[in-house]
Amino acid sequence: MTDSPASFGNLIDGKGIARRLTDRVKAEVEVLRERTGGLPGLAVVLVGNDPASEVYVRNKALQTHRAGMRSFMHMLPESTPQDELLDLVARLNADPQIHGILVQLPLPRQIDPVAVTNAIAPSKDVDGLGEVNAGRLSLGVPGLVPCTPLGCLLLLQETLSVLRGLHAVVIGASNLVGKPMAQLLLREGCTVSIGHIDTRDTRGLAREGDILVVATGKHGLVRGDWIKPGATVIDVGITRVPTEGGKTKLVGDVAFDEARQVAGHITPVPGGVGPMTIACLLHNTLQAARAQLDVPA
Ligand SMILES: Nc1nc(=O)c2c([nH]1)NC[C@@H]1CN(c3ccc(C(=O)N[C@@H](CCC(=O)O)C(=O)O)cc3)C=[N+]21
Repeated sequence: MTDSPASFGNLIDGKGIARRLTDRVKAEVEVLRERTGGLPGLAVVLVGNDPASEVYVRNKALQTHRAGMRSFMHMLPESTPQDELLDLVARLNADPQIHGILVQLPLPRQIDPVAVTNAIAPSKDVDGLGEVNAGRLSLGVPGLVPCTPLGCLLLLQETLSVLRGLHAVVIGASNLVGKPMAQLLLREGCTVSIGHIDTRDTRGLAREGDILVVATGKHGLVRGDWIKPGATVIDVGITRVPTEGGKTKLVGDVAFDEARQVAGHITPVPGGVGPMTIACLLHNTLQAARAQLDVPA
């Protein structure tokens, strides 16, 4: 197997691939502005003050500006009632300056995330988590695709020349990552297996994957001997853990030092899937703006 220019050693350079995607989006935003006079606008809503979420939300605003789009931030207190959040979503749905709406998850316990994601107009659902876009993905018709799995697919396409026919194993069956990831890989012609909390032999299943996507939120779950030699490993997990020096660092769901000895290609954490998630959010916002401004791609 040869290294693509997108990798160094066997590391997949998510940061670099994300930067190139963001640059392409920026160029296309400029074309859209020349043709229509309009700029894509993204609204990000954060309820409560989880410090990690605040970092992501700030990163998203920064990258949105880098791509030449408008960014609208809404920070609501932890105690916000569901009705108030639904009112805000309704105003954002009706606002012609806003083409994409993202409500950061998880939400405080008094708010039903399903009610909120389904309240977002499907044309503005840049997270792709509402029933309409999830249904479109499962039927294989065009729609807005969740950012993290879309980013993972782009990393796989940069790394492997052919996905068709490969056995892809997805560990984790969440609505946010695992299920849409499996749909995308199926659409690409992979044979797809999904491991989840009740799977009997997750290690044995993982070892069958030519492609292994891990999205469980359990840091260090996947050890070196869970990986088929030469497999392409995409680590979606991102957990902040304390170091011996009394600081903290980010780690994935894959025991990286072991896994990189066995894998053909592997994403690092940080610098792998995370930056791609944000780049895909910008990509989705551009798609949504084009559709709403009636400009074909
Ligand atoms: N509705 C919704 N949609 C989401 O897409 C969503 C969400 N809620 N809730 C939280 C998770 C988490 N998430 C990340 C995005 C970027 C990085 C990212 O850029 N990570 C950098 C490092 C960032 C750092 O240093 O803290 C990296 O991996 O290199 C991480 C995590 C999106 N999420």
